Amino acid sequence: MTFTYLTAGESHGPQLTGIIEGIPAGLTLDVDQINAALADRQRGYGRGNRQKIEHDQVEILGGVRHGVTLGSPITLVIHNRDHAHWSAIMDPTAPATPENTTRKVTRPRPGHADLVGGLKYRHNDMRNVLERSSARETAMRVAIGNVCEQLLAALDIQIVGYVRQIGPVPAEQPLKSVAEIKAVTAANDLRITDPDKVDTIHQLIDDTRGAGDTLGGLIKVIAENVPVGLGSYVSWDTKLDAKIAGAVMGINAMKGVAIGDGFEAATRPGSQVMDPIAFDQKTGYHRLSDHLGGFEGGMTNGMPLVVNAAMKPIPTLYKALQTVDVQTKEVMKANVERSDTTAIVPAALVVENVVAIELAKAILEAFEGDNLARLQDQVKAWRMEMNQ
Ligand SMILES: Cc1cc2nc3c(=O)[nH]c(=O)nc-3n(C[C@H](O)[C@H](O)[C@H](O)COP(=O)(O)O)c2cc1C
Ligand SMILES: C=C(O[C@@H]1CC(C(=O)O)=C[C@@H](OP(=O)(O)O)[C@H]1O)C(=O)O
Repeated sequence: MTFTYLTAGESHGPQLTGIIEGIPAGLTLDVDQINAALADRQRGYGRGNRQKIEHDQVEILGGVRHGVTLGSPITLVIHNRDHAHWSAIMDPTAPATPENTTRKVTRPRPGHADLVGGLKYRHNDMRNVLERSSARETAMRVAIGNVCEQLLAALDIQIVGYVRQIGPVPAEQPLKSVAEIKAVTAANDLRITDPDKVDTIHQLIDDTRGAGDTLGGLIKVIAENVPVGLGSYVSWDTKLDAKIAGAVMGINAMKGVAIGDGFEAATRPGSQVMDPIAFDQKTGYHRLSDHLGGFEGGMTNGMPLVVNAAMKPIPTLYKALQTVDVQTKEVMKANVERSDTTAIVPAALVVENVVAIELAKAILEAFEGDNLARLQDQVKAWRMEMNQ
């Protein structure tokens, strides 16, 4: 069974819906863990007031019985509490009237999907674009990603995402293990590994908000104990690093993805970039460093996967930039919707979850995945073979 997933739903519509196909039967799903991830996505300094309205909770409506997956498609729902304030404007079936189209958007925000989305789909009200282009949808990707993280955990694979830099301020301490990073980043509201930078960054975010401006930043995801040999070198579209890069770029506001030392590796000689190979009777092959972020030839090499992402600043500016009104073609200030000053903190979790989805997918492509116990046996046997 091929692993696939789909999400649907508008930001201020009634709900987000997700369907996942291909999760093995026999996985005990911890709903509290999904909800904890959803709560985690809502936290973070610099977010707007929408997060005070939402208390994201997942409802599982298919594919799971008595807490255990059935092997059939899994249906997930997250209700938008804010819909209560938008029920007429976002009514899926009531015909449009002057009363329920009052929040029409005609002044596209530079950097958001408004203008091109409106032109492409012939929407003269760009609310029809922003409702779906909104990163509200990433709540469902986190729910789906958490199901995948629970599958990965059943295969002893751990993953974490954190913030390396916010705007111009780096905030990274070199911590090695996923467990260590989780402990340090959970203890601050910026998901950073250098807690000494918290006050400086809070100030930066406050000042930026005060100036009507926004911030982006850098994110890193690390996955540990990933089996050797996921993905393949044989064709361009079988390379797992490429699939991960594509999935990360598919997250709202991402402008760059790099594996391991990434762009920086291009500046050093090969001797400082390639990871020397060693062998140990007990644990098999390993590398003496991890500059290449766990990938060679598009395949995992058993070292921790390291995926970096660059997020642009939030496009909606309270001090709005110039735009053109699509009705009058007059130069105006762009539309201002309620907005985050920075969303780098939730975005780190979104990137983590999207990488988890791609890893789960790669495993389910490599092994027969109808049943979890059988999958676990195959992965165990595979790991032994790769270590010989
Ligand atoms: C978690 C998260 C929250 C976001 N919040 C906002 C926001 O409040 N306002 C905004 O204009 N953009 C926000 N964005 C970014 C936009 O969704 C994104 O820039 C837009 O969809 C255009 O897509 P692109 O930046 O990938 O080109 C957010 C992105 C993420 C990942
Ligand atoms: C709703 C979420 O993020 C939203 C993403 C977003 C955008 O344009 O991407 C714009 C804002 O929407 P609103 O105007 O409703 O506040 C954010 O709050 C969320 O992350 O749950």
